[in-house]
Amino acid sequence: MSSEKLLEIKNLHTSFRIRDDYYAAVDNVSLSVKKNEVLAIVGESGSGKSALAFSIMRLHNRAKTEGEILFKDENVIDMTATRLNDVRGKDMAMIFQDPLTALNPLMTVGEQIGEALFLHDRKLSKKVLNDRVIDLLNQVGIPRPNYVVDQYPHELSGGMRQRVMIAIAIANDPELLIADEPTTALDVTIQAQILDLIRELKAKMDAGIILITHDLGVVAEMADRVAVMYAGEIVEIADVQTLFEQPKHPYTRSLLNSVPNSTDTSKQDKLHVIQGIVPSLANLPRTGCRFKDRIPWIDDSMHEDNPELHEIEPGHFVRCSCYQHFHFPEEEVEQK
Ligand SMILES: Nc1ncnc2c1ncn2[C@@H]1O[C@H](COP(=O)(O)OP(=O)(O)OP(=O)(O)O)[C@@H](O)[C@H]1O
Repeated sequence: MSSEKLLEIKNLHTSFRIRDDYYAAVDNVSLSVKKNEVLAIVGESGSGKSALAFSIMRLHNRAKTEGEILFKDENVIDMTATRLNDVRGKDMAMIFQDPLTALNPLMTVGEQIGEALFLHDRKLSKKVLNDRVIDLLNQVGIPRPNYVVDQYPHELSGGMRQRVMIAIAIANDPELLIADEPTTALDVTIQAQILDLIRELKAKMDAGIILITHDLGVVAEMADRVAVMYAGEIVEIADVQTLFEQPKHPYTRSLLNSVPNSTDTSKQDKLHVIQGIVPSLANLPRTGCRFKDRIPWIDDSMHEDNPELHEIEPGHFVRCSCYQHFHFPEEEVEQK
């Protein structure tokens, strides 16, 4: 039902200028996010996840963005700067990968959270503002908020800084929250705490969340649906259970295969990691299956010339027909 859709992206292209030409880092991406849903976007470094997130927030200054990014039926791409400033940080907000670069080193924690609140409600009195800041610090589990409020980012641990950034992101109860690798910079214990916090906030806020990560463990724990990106394109999209139990695209299968599975040791014996990396933007193949070069043992004729996303089950989309013929090299050996 379209009214349920908080965000609907249609045929989005985000291109960067390299030398004399534009190259699409996000290439014809369509997806949607509903209220109270976590959509995970996974893919290895360079696949276009951050470019997609930054496009939704319109944070790319010099990129060329084409297509539609409908946030509650309003196209973000067409918004004026004033409208964008209204929406950004209020209706949609982002948690960045690295809090140290996202936070202002010259402002205290309290000033930064206060600013996020004040920008969208200039009538707030100092007293109310202070109370709200303390309340937010409590919500994100920061101990001794009355003390931390006057500290600067460099005085806090990485986990605490990430909590401050989350406090800023949720300050105005956004309806859409984009978390770009929110735990990458943190150690494992703190990672788990931050994920618990995001989960708690999701339940409380009724927001839609886009969670960008390359960590499939995080996906399994947090996501309702998953979009797998490779070289700027979505190659597979499905609900989380389907994606883990019936992955189809060779890239998805390769990603899943690269994670040791402690409950299924039979799979571990066959662990195969597909070699190579996502090609750089200017060197991406622009026709045919972009994953073709990384699975050379699959015959060229198995790929489509212009790979489309096929809906193979309701809500489960896979790009290129090569998935029907794909096997890992080890499996071939076994069949012989
Ligand atoms: N401002 C830019 N100018 C030129 N190329 C860019 C720019 N930003 C990103 N790219 C290129 O676009 C492609 C996608 O990058 P992006 O950062 O979106 O990938 P990612 O999947 O988020 O990777 P990571 O997990 O490392 O953040 C890469 O080839 C990258 O080099």
